Order: sequence, then structure tokens, then C-alpha cells
Amino acid sequence: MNTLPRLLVTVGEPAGIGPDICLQLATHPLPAAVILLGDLHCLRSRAMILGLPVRLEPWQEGDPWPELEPDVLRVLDIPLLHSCQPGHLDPANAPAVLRSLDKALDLLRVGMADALITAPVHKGIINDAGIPFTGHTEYLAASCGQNEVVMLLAGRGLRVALATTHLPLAAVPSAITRGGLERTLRILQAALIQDFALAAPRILVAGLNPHAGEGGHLGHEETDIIIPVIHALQQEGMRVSGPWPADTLFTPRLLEDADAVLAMYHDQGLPVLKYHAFGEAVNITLGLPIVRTSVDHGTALDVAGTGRAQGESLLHALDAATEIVRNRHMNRP
Ligand SMILES: NC(=O)C1=CN([C@@H]2O[C@H](COP(=O)(O)OP(=O)(O)OC[C@H]3O[C@@H](n4cnc5c(N)ncnc54)[C@H](O)[C@@H]3O)[C@@H](O)[C@H]2O)C=CC1
Ligand SMILES: NCC(=O)COP(=O)(O)O
Repeated sequence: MNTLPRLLVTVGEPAGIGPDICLQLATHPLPAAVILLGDLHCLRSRAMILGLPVRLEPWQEGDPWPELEPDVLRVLDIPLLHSCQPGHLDPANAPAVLRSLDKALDLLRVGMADALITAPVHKGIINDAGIPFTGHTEYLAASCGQNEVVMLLAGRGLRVALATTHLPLAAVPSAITRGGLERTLRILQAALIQDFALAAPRILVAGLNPHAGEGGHLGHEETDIIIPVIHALQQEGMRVSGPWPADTLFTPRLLEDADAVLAMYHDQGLPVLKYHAFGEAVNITLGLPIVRTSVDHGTALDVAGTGRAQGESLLHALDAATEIVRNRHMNRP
């Protein structure tokens, strides 16, 4: 790929730090051409509040992709219903947040862009607006007609994928099935090869229960589901091992010999990753027909519009998307 990858960045929840960190992009050297999708007026008003000398120029579908220019950002305007105040959620603006994702998908489907990078949305306010929504991951999977995708967060050399994503803790055990776990591991393995250019990735699988079930005395998910799946995939030659007790899995000696960890649920894997690399990590959706990366944090309503939002994770998300686009391009038959 000789030209710069073309990245679409959705601004996310307008009352959160999405606008702040997107505006910060203007002051950094970028690895790719970027178009923001969000409300132009909201972005201009946030730039004023933050005192950022950014020139925001409208970009429309059909316009050529712009050259990189310092202090200039192009915006595909997706107007909000109400003007937005930093830190103050408004359910009336939720449909526009989702419209920006839909518009980005349209552009990706017709080949007018190479990847989607998402700034954070507020899942609660979208639901308060009467729209069932659990996360970008599930929304993009459904929009792309993909039954199963995998959430992976990566930072400072650690990659943590999740067997289940946004669901109540009580629903986790029944969501872990032999078929689902096997498909998750296959998606993870394929992405590590295709997107991360690892020839024979090694994956450590966490147990669900304390001490990985203690031989069936502390739960049966390991013996009934996780071990049979691992054995079946090992028979095929996959370098997958476990179930490892989650409390000692994330220790340097074990991680030294791993390319990724598969955690069974959100708060088993992500606190470790965030303790290790918060602010520098990237969230990547594996198994989609498009490339999608995101930040490692949420809407941080408490710091929106204050100048205290840290934009590094978004820069890492742009870098990761650029690398994946290039790796996929190189591996194309
Ligand atoms: N990719 C996405 O769209 C994500 C969205 N969320 C959503 O964000 C909302 C808020 O979630 P929380 O659990 O409160 O997590 P959060 O990440 O928004 O905030 C946690 C704490 O970290 C601080 N913080 C987070 N990112 C920061 C940054 N870049 N710069 C400076 N300070 C930062 C916040 O001020 C807050 O004190 C929820 O609705 C959640 O669903 C959460 C994670 C990812
Ligand atoms: N904690 C990660 C997270 O919630 C990301 O969700 P998504 O919106 O990327 O699906």
C-alpha cells in the first residue's frame, strides 16, 4: 500500500471527551488521512472552550480525501438534535451518535475508507433514549451481519481478548458454550495471524472459576466446556493452553510465552490490561469484515471540556488501525 490509509473517526458521545481527544489530533503528526464524523458546530464550540487553534473544515461524501495539514481537521457533519454541553448527557442526541457509526459503515462498505476508529459513546444514555445498545462491538457485529466477533484490548505488549463482553455477571456462565468458545478462539487465532502478523500465535485461556475450578470442586465450566475445547483445538495444532487460574495467569513468567490471553469475561481481563497500560491501550474488534479500533477508556464526562482529557489512546488506536490495514493489504492473495 503506497498511499496513506484513510481513517474515519467517529466523535462519539458529544458531552464526553470524544470531541476533546478528536480535536487534539490536529496537533499531532498522524499516520494516516483522517475524517471526523460528528457535529461540526459541537466540535467548533469545544475547540473554543478548550482554546485549541484548530481549523475545522466540512468534508462531504464524494470530496477527495484531503492531504494531511497541520492544525486542520476535516469533518463529515452529522448534526445533533440539541446543542451539546460538556458533561451533560442528552438522550435526544443519541440517534445522531449512532448515525455517525452507520454513515462510517456505509463509506467503508463502498470502499471509500479503510478503517473505523471510534471515540467513546455512553451506553446508558443511548438506552435511555429508547435504543437497545450494549456497545460498539455488538452494534457493529449486528450491522455487519456477523454473529460472533471478539473484543481484544492491547497495550504495552499485553493482548487480552474476551470470551464474553457486555452482559451481567450472572449471565456469564451460561454464555460460555463449547461452540461459542471454539469460534472465539478461531477468530482470535485468525486475527493474530492476519492483523498482527504472528505466524503461529500462542494463546493462554483463563478458567472461569477460582483455581480454574479446582478439578470440578469449585465449578464445572472448566471440565465440561473449556478443557474439551482446548484439547480439540490442540489436536488441530493450535498453540492454545489452559485453563489457567486467572489469578496467576497474568504473571510475567506465564505471559512471556504468550501472544494473547483469552479471559472469560469483561472484568476478569480488562482490569489487568488497564492496570498495565491504561491510556496507551487500544480496543480492537476481531472478526468484522472492516477494520475497527477504539480507545481504552469511556466518555469521562467529569473531564470533558476541561482540558484534562488525555488523547494518547486515540493516537494508539489510529496507529493500530493503520498497521492492521497495511498487514491485511500485504496478506491479500
Ligand atoms: N469504547 C467505548 O465507547 C467505551 C465506552 N464506555 C462508556 O463510558 C461511560 C463512562 O464509563 P466509566 O466506567 O466511567 O469509564 P471512563 O473511562 O469514562 O472513566 C473512568 C475514569 O477515568 C478518567 N478517564 C478516562 N479516560 C480518560 C482520558 N482519556 N483522559 C483523562 N481522564 C480519563 C475519567 O475521568 C474517570 O475518572 C460508560 O457509559 C461506558 O459504557 C466505556 C468504555 C469504552
Ligand atoms: N470496556 C470496553 C468497552 O466497553 C468497549 O466497548 P465497545 O463500545 O468498544 O463495544
